[in-house]
Amino acid sequence: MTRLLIKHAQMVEQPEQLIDVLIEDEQIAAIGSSLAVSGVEVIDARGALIMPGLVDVHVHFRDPGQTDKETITTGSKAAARGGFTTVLAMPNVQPVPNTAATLHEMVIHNHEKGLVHIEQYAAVSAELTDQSINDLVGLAQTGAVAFSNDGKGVQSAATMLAAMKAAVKANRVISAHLEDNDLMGHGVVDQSVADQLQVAGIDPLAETSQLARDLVLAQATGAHYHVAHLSTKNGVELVRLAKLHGVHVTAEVTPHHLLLDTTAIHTRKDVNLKMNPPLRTPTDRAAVVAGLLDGTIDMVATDHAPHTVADKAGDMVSAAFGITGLETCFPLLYTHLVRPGIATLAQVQRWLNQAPAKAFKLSAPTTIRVGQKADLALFDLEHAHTIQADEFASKSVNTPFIGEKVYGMTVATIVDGQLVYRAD
Ligand SMILES: NC(=O)N[C@@H](CC(=O)O)C(=O)O
Ligand SMILES: [Zn+2]
Ligand SMILES: [Zn+2]
Repeated sequence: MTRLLIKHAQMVEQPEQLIDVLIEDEQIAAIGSSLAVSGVEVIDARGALIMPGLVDVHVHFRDPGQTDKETITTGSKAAARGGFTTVLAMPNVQPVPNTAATLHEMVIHNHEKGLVHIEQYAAVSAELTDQSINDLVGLAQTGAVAFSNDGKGVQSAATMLAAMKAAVKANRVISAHLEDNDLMGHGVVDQSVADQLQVAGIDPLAETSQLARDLVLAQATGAHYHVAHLSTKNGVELVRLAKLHGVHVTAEVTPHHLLLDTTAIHTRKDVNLKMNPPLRTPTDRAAVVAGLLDGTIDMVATDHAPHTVADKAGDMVSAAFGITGLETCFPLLYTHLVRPGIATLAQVQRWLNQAPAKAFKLSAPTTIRVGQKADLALFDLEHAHTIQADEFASKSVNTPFIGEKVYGMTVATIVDGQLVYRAD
């Protein structure tokens, strides 16, 4: 039997009391104020916060196809280092999981190589761009956790309508990357700063026009529609209205859209501020923060999008879209939302654990109780840490947060009772 004893941790619900947690095999065997167990590996948490392992419904692990950017091994190490014990991997890989056979191989590979639980999205339509949809019921039976064409918006209303009907039959969430190609054009930053930077802009209508379309389709079909990386004020208002009307919609926002806006972009060369959707205006940023706080936006997802140094080289026009996020997510939210008193730890636990687990019907534990599967993460809330390029477990370091001083770094991460990450 593997046994692990965590000493002196604080729980979100009872911060004033330090507790011990004994893990036997895959489960929490005991919780107490001073458990004495001999002959076990002990982790002295020294007052660190203990939480059910975090859940991220939006990561890109690039495996198979672009393993110079990330692999299942390095991506899941990054997840573990960020305190994430369950992640949902997007299907913009090569080959795209369009068929049961391709998906099956990925599911097996994720399970064999993953240090954390990796659930796999299958593509809505072939190659993420086709106008006819895949066999979603068959893909669900093969293990697709949900469906998305992330990286590409579904351009045709007819395709999205058919996809939602099929997602209802498959009993799975459909997650949308909202981007109208014609309105997006060759844009690389939000429309509002395009002229100043002398580059093409992305109209926020590229997001909201497709969102409005999809919300009426979701209402008509009863599908569970999930909004990936919501970034605009009008988008938040559309989701709020749809929820009022009983549409089955959930939404995620990324840490970068919560914490950064167009005022951060100073030059065409700020390539780690280039992502999809782009950083929006301060008004939009305030709206996504408010939307998260009032429950319109259900959860935070990182959209961890690793790219090689070469792919991120050049300027705002030539660099690839996307930034990494797994290893900086919890510290950024803790430092910028919890410490200043904007949000509570209980809310962060809801956004990074309970809400995603519930929306995607995952088996990830959402409380810390005896008899429960031991997927846990410990965070140091006391000590400041400066984020450095050479400390990442991910293969890629394309993040604008290098050099930032944060609190809340992961102390240890446990998956199925096994220690998968421990800070040195
Ligand atoms: N977010 C990004 O800018 N890039 C993502 C794709 C996506 O999430 O749309 C990627 O796969 O690199
Ligand atoms: Zn996307
Ligand atoms: Zn994405």
